[in-house]
Amino acid sequence: MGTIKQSLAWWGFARSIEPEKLIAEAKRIGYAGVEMCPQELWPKVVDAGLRIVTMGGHKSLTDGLNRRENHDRIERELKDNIELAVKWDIPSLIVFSGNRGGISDEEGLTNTVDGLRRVAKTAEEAGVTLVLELLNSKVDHPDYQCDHTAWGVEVCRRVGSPRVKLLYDIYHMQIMEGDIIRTIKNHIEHIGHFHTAGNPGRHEIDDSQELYYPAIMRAIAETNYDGYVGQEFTPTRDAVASLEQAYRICNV
Ligand SMILES: O=C(O)C(=O)CO
Repeated sequence: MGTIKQSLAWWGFARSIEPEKLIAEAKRIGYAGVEMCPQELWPKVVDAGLRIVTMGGHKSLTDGLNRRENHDRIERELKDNIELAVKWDIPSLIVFSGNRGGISDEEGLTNTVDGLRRVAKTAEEAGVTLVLELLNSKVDHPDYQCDHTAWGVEVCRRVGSPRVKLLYDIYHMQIMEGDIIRTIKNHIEHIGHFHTAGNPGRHEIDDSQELYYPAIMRAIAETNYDGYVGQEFTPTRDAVASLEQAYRICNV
């Protein structure tokens, strides 16, 4: 067993594997948990000895924390989901900036910080981390505001809570920035979760794509990061074989 705890994002694999088989295979391969899986399956996940590693913290990816008019709603949703997370031992809730929609990066930053400050204390008391997801706005999520590490890091700095961090998605940040290992090392204190995928294409993380995951995983391990790395890609081949291969590649 390597030093990095691995999970898998449900949506990428559940389209080609039955839920019970996916849970059983994840456990057999060595995954520690699953992410964003439908709530009705949580008992089966936990019974199999896997952890539910992340869930969505609020609605929605495009209409998120960067708009003040969303803050009452998001605060309610986050507080409800923090309770659920405590009950089910879920370490992280994913949160989103939302799309720019004409909001400047400075205004979006101030709004996102203020929105997160409303729930940071509740998250701290619960021991649940809110992870603000970095996504690419170039290919998959046009106009999404939290599309650069520096912007996300500034949100975390200004909120100033150990329970507000970034979800550094390696695939998305390769598209926007590259320079993955240096960025991770420089900002690891603000990173609470990782996602993977091959680029281009968002498929397997093997040598069919441009990122060299063993080196990235070693760099993460060297920081003494103790969170999870979640495989979040859509397989082009047999899904179980791809999950097994991805686990091996990241098992440094
Ligand atoms: O594109 C992603 O990574 C997302 O999490 C959106 O669902």
